[in-house]
Amino acid sequence: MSLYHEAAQILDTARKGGGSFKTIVFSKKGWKSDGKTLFALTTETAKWSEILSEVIEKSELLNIEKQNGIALPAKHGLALAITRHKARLQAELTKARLRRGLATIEALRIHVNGRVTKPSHPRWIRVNALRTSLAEQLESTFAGYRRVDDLAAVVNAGSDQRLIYLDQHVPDLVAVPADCVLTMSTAYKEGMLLLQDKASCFPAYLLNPSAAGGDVIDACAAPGNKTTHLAAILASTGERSNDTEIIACEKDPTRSSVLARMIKVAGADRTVLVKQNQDFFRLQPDAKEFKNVRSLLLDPSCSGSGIVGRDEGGVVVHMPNTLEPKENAPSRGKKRKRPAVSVSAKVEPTNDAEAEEATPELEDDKSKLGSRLASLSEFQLRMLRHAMAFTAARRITYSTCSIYAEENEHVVIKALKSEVAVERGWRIMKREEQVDGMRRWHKRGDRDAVAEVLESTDNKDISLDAGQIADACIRCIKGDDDGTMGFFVAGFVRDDLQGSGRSSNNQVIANGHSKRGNGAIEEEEEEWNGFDDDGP
Ligand SMILES: C[S@@+](CC[C@H](N)C(=O)[O-])C[C@H]1O[C@@H](n2cnc3c(N)ncnc32)[C@H](O)[C@@H]1O
Repeated sequence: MSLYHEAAQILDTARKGGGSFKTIVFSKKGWKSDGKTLFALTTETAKWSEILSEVIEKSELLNIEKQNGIALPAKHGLALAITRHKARLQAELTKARLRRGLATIEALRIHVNGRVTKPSHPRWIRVNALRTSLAEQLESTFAGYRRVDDLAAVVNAGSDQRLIYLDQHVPDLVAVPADCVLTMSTAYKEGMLLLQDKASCFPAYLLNPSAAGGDVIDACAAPGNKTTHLAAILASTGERSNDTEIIACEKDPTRSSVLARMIKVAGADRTVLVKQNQDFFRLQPDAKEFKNVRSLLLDPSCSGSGIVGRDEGGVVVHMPNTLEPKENAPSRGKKRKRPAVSVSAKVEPTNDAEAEEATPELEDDKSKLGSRLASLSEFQLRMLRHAMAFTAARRITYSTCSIYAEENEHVVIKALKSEVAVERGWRIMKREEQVDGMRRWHKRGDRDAVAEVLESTDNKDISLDAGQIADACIRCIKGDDDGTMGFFVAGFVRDDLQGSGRSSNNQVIANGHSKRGNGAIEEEEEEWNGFDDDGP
C-alpha cells in the first residue's frame, strides 16, 4: 500500500503549494515506490480529482465512512471499502458525466484529458518597446487575432481560436491562448515579443524608473526579463537621458551569459551595463560608480512556490468538501496513536507500521520547508538592507515568486525595522503613491502576516498600521481568474535626498574585469530561442 500513501502525501504537498509533482517526486530520495509510477499515479489522480471529489461528495461516502476520511481496520484493504460502495459511486459517476453533457465514459475521459492539456493560464506576452510597439504588433504578428475584452475568453479558447487580450494594468502586455505558438514568429526571434508572466512585469512597472531619474541597479538580473522591461520603460517615457544606465548584476556564471544574450536580443545593450558573475553584496553602496543610483530592483532567489507547474499542465488538486479534517473526530483502528490523516493524503494507513512511517514524513517535509524558508528569507532581507545602503537611492522594489509570507510580508516589515532603513528614512511606497496600474491592482498583501511581525516588536519607527502596509504590498495568486503565477512585490521610497553627478559607461564586466565596447558581448551567435518566465 505504500504506493498509495506516498502518492497521497505528494498530492497533499502539491495542493498546499509545495511545488510541481515532478519536483516533489524527483527531488526526494527514499520513496519506497518507483518514482515514475508515483509521478504517473499522482498526475492521473490530480487530473481526475475534480470528478472524484464530486462523486465522493455526492455519494456522501465520507459521512457513511466516518467523518475523517476512509478509516479501515487492518484486515480490510482500501479496495474493499470502495467495493462496498461501488453501486453508489458508479451512480454518482454517471451523474457527473451527464451533468457535463457527455454520452459515454470514454467521452468523459477525453474531457478530463482535454482539460489538462489546456492549462488555465493564458500565454502572457510583453511587447518590447525597445524593438517595436503594441500598435505595430497588433497589425503584424497579431493581425489574425480577434481582440477580446475578457481574459476568461482567452483562457477558455479552443485550440484553433486566435484571441488577444490587452492587459488593463501593465502597458504593452497582451495575453493569448496558452497553445498559441509564437516562438516560431519573426517578432519573437527578433526580441520584439518576450514571454513574461503578467506578475513578473509588476516590479519594473512599480519601480517606474523615470520617476526617480538616475541610474538603476537590477541586483539579481538573469535571465533578464525585468532588466529588459526597465530598459523598455525608460525608452518609452522618452525621458531617458543618454547617460541613464541600468546596471544588471548576476552572480551565477551560466545565468550571466543568458542574461547578456537576452539584453542583446532585446535591444537593451545601449542602456544596460551587464555585470556578469557579480555578487550584489560585493558592490560597495558608497562607491563613486554608484553615486547616481536612484533606484534598485531586487528580485532575489526564492522558493519559487508561486510558479505555475508546467509538468502537470496547471492541474489543480481538488478535494471533496466533506473531507476537511474535523479536529475532534474519533479515529479508527485498535492501536492508532495519532488522529486520522485523511486523503489527499487522507486515506488512513491500513496498518500501524505504515502509520508510523507516513506521518513523520509529512512532519519532516514541513520542518524542511520551514528551515528552507528561514534561510531564504534571511538572504532576502540581507539583500534589501544592502540595497537600502546605496547612498543616493530613493526607490526600491522587492519581489518574489513565492506564496509564503516568510519571504514576502515578513521580509518587508523586518527591512522597514532595520537600522539602515531607520537611519536613512526608508518607508513603504504607499498604494496611493504607486503607478496607476499597480494602484488599481486588487490583490494586496496579507494583513495578518504583516501584523504578525509588525506587532511582535517595537514599532516606533513605522508610522503606518498593518492594514496600510498590507495595502501597500501587492500579491498575485497562482491559478486564479487573473491568470498569473503566485507573486509578491512591494516598493520602498526615501524622500530626503540630495542629487549627485552621474556616470555614463556602456560596458560589460566579466569576472570583475570590464570590457568596453558598445555594450555588446562578444560571443558566438546562436539562434535565439527566447526565454520563458524567470525561474526561482
Ligand atoms: C528570481 S531570479 C531573477 C529573475 C530576473 N529578475 C528576471 O526577471 O528575469 C534570481 C537571480 O538572482 C541571482 N542571484 C542570487 N544571489 C545573487 C547575488 N548575491 N548577487 C547577484 N545575483 C544573485 C540568481 O543566480 C538568479 O539568477
